[in-house]
Amino acid sequence: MRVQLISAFAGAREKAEREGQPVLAAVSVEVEPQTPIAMISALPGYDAQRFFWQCQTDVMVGFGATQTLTAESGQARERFFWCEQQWQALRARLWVEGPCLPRWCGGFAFDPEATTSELWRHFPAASLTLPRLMYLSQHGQAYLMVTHWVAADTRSDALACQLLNEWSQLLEKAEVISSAVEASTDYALQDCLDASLWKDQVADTIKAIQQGTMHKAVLARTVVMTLPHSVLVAEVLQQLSEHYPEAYLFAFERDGHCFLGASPERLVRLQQGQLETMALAGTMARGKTPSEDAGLSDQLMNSRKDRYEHQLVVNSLREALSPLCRSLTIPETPCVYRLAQVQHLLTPITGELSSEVGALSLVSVLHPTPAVGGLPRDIALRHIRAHEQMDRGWYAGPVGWLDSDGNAEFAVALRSGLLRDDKAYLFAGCGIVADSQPDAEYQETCLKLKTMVAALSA
Ligand SMILES: C=C(O[C@H]1C=CC=C(C(=O)O)[C@@H]1O)C(=O)O
Repeated sequence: MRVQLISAFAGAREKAEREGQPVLAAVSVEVEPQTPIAMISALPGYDAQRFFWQCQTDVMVGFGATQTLTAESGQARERFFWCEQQWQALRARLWVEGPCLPRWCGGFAFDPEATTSELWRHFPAASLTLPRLMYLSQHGQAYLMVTHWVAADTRSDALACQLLNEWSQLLEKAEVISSAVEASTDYALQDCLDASLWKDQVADTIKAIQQGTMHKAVLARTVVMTLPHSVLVAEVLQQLSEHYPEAYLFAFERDGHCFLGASPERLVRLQQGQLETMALAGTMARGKTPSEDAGLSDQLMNSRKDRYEHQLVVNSLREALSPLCRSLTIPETPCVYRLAQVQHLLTPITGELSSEVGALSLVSVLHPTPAVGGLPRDIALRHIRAHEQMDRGWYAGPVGWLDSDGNAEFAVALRSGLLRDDKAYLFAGCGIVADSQPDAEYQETCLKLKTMVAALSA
């Protein structure tokens, strides 16, 4: 491994010499498979940034930040183009060796035009980071990816030793997290906005929809969970991974604040021009017995309100994607997607991108879908800004990764929370349409919040 790194850095140094400027070396090597959640338990606070991502195809655990594509604030669409420009500029300066491509990992705020609060100070409008060390597991193979700026005078052997040293320390300190046997009740939960006031907002939104201002708006709320001790990110991820094996598990830690969750919703997966996305909207509780569960699924499939709420998302995705795709496959009827706490209507969507549309441009076209914003988008966003009384930050924004070839995967950051010491700020929302009922919508957010409450209290 040491020899491979030294030789790769030597190659990068030659390029730096030729070009008269430092190059961004990204070197991957095959390693022994590790327990990813155990790795995140090692070196808390490493270089102020840690990152975790797990989905059905791959797992990534990142430490530190060699380079970040960022936008502090700005217009909703602009920040994606800013990041895309920075990404293009950095591509020209890359030196890639090994079987994997470097990945920028991070996320975007839900709405950079909304008022922001201190709560999200470490999570800007856009931030995609190239980790200094990253463990990547894909199709049963495990890799270490290291990235570093290399100049004409960089000593390849010293750099390789330093990075390998950091990797060994990580492995030494990784601790396998055991599952909790019993859930604790030793916590306090508090609505940030009184339940009756939130329901009033929902009622106002229903009225605005009935008056024809818009078709749908998603309203969210925040609860604060106070625990008897500081929360350990690895323990929460362990719980989420046991109960939501099919979800996107994500964690972004910045200066001790960690945004994490288990989202059921894919925003986009892009692999060599093949696109996969989904419409996910319409929610029902899970039953306590198989027959009650099946009854609730039928109820969901036959609910006019939920089918309409769902169809608005399908229509909007079709409209957004049709001009960009050579082919687009959208099933006529949704299916029911069951999660531990709730079940949703889901329509999987696949397509082939027709032109040179970059992954971030695609994200900018899709986000926010009416599953988290509303319809028409701009009117719904204005309504949310004026009525919601919370700072969504990265909640309901795109989170994921983008590689140097433009392949990418982004989820919508739902079923999530922001951890700060002994407090967890948890978020959930629901789609409001003309037939919605404030009490039922409140109950639906309670069910969605249970994802994180259960993981934190285990
Ligand atoms: C906005 C959320 O869920 C969205 C995704 C699935 C179902 C939803 C619904 O039925 O309202 C929401 O559109 C959330 O979990 O906070």
